[in-house]
Amino acid sequence: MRRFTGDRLLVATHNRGKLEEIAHLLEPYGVSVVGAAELNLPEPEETEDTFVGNARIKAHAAARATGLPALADDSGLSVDALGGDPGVYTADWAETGSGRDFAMAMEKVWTKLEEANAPEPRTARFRCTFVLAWPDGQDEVFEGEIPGRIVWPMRGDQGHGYDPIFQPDGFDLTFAEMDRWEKNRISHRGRAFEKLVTAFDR
Ligand SMILES: O=c1nc[nH]c2c1ncn2[C@H]1C[C@H](O)[C@@H](COP(=O)(O)OP(=O)(O)OP(=O)(O)O)O1
Ligand SMILES: [Mg+2]
Repeated sequence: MRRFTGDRLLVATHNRGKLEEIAHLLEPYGVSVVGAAELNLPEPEETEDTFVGNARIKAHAAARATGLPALADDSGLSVDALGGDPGVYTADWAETGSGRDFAMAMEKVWTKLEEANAPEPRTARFRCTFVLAWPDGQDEVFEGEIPGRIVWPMRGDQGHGYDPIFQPDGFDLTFAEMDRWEKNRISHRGRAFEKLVTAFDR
C-alpha cells in the first residue's frame, strides 16, 4: 500500500454528490479534494461491464491527463429481484439524452419491481469501488457495499441519485433522510473509504 502524502487529492468524478461525500470523508485527514469537472477534464466513456473496470478507466484517465494521483469512484444500485440491475448501468438508467433524471430512474426501478411482482422486502445493495491510480500507471482497489431495501414512495431530499428509495438495513430512514455524516458512516462509499484510508494515514 502506497501512502498519499499530498494535502489535495484529485477525484476523477463529475458527480457533485459523490465529490461532497468524499470531501467529508477526507476532511479529518487534512486532505481537500479537487473534482475532475473543476479541472475541465473530459468525462471518459465507461465501456467496461464491471465497477472496477470503469473505476480504472476514470482514475487512469485523470492521472494520465494531470500527472497526479487520482481517485475514481464507480458505484451503483443492485436490486436482487431484478437480477442485480441496474448495477453497473445505474447511471445509464437515469440518462434522458439531455442530462440525468433520477426521479424517472427510481420510477423505473419501482415499475420493474411491480411488474415482477417482487415480494417485500425488496432487497438491494449499493456498491462502491474506489480505484486510486498513480501517475506511473499502478493502482489500488477498495470496495464497499451496504445492504438494504427499495422503498416506495421516495422519501427525503438530501443526498443524491437513488438515495430517496434506498433504506439501509437496521434503519427506518432512507439515505435521502440522513445527513451526509450519518450516510457516510454506514454507506457503501464510507465502507470502501475505511479500506482506502490506510493510504492517508499520516
Ligand atoms: O450514494 C449513492 N446514492 C445514490 N445514488 C448513488 C450513490 N452512489 C452511486 N449512485 C448512483 C448514481 C449514479 O447514477 C450511479 C453511479 O454511476 P457512476 O458512473 O459511478 O457515477 P456518475 O456517472 O454519477 O459520476 P462519475 O462517473 O463521474 O464518477 O449510481
Ligand atoms: Mg459515470
